Amino acid sequence: MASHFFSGGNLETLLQDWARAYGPFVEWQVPGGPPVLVVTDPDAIREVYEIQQLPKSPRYMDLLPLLGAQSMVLTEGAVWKGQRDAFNPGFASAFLREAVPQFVDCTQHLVDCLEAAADEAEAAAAAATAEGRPPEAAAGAQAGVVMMHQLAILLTLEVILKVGFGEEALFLGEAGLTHPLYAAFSNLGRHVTHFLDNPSINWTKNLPWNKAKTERLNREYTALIMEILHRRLKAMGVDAAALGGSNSATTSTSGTPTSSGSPSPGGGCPMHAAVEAAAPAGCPAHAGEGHDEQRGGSSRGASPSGTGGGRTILDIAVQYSAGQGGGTIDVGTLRDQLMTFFAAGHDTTAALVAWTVNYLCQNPEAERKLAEEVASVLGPPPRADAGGAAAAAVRPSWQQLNEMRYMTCVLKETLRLRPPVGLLARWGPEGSSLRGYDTSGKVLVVGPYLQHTDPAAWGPDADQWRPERWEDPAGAAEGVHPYSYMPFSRGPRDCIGARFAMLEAKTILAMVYGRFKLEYAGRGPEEMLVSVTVHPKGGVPVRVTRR
Ligand code: HEM
Repeated sequence: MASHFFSGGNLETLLQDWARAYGPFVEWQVPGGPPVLVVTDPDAIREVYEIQQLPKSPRYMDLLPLLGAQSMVLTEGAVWKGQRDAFNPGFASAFLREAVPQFVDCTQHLVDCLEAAADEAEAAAAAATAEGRPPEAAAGAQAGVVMMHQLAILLTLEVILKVGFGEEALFLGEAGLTHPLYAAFSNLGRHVTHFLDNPSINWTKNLPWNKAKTERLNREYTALIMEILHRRLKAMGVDAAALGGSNSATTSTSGTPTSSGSPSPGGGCPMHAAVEAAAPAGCPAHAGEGHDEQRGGSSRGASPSGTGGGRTILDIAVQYSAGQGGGTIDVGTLRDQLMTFFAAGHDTTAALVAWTVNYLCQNPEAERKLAEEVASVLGPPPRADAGGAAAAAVRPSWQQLNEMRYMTCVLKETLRLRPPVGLLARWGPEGSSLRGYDTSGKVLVVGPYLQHTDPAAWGPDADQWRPERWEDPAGAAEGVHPYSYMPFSRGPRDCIGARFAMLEAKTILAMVYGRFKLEYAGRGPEEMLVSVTVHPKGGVPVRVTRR
């Protein structure tokens, strides 16, 4: 097993090898931890998710400091159901349609960064020509190169803050990485994932100095989240005290969330949970440049109505609660969902965008097809006028994004081969069993990555990125078992943000590929870096030019 990791493998590929070698049920005794059952039979997975509805693995509790004790990722039973009911309307199409202008406003910040990079690339090429060198000589340098994954992380954070909570924060561009909220979140995330990613030292998280650090970082981060929450509630004219519950600027960093039927914390499952935290440090815009000076970020609350802000997911949940006679969600519950959406709502989508850009760089024909589709729906790329005035902004609408069918195929295919959440884990309560296997006290591991790369489901080209498989009505993709394709999981505890994520990714791709060409500028190929989510290890450096 160790040799697998030393030769560049990761847990996802190790389990993939085992499933192919040993079949759909693989038992594994992890040293020092509970036994693990890796399940790849789609019907058995359906049973786990829809019929038995097993609770989440105790290992998810490692994320508690980052998500909050009342996070809907962690709660179970009736408490979870109440939370999900309150927040579902904020993730439904009816609201997302209304939120498209906010997705577009944020994505314009990314477009501005890419414009600056394209200027830089053009200036370098012009200088090379003036010096009698071929323009391609500039290509060897870092001019016009941006780290796509990092930019996507910053953008998706902006989007969830704005659409989720009405907060306008500029993480991209000049404000960047020193924004207090970004810094507090990253510090806590790095600390928490350090233990999560290293099963052999996981137990050290409970040493007094590590616990004290977790509590301090949690306090700093939660205080900022509470400020956002109070700002928004005030803008809505809602009295926080009247909502009841914990009004505290801290959330418990240990213990069990309120639940019914939740497993007790503990155990040592080496699996990954559903959300990612820390973003790697680095310049938000330019690869290879040292922009490490301190820059203060800016942040302000948006108005609760009107084009400056519009309704938010938070508003809708509070209104839902009021409609139920009030009292279904208190301040502590709201605070922990804010923390949850902030964490779960960005890194997954950022990984999707970054992997998609990576695949498009490697597949020029698909990139051409995508750019043509964008141009056919939005019109040709806008140009700066002769006087040098900037090109007009392009603002895709809900309707136009829906028309981009090939783009949907591209995203689905990326989610197939690089599902941002590669492995999920459930817990078998005492007395439970599955297809003749005793599952009591075991962690059941289910892997979107394992399901999506199985040649038995996807055919001999299962390992190839081929968006066309989703286009062809007779193609393999349409006939597959639902549990052979589950990037957002399935069943009642599937991803609440699936539509949000797809809409966000489509907005980004439409605005980027409608205007720019991106050419891979790294050493490649991008390897999978498995933390809580599956990242492109090299960060997808791309050189930006205009179409
Ligand atoms: C490409 C982007 C995304 C992917 C691939 C993804 C994937 C997933 C998966 C696989 C789960 C199930 C986890 C498990 O059962 O262990 C999940 C749950 C969840 N996701 Fe996402 N997610 C994405 C984006 C988002 C966004 C944008 C949000 C919120 C803004 C979000 C919020 C959540 C929440 C709250 C849960 C827990 C739901 C529950 O237990 O009821 N996700 N996600």
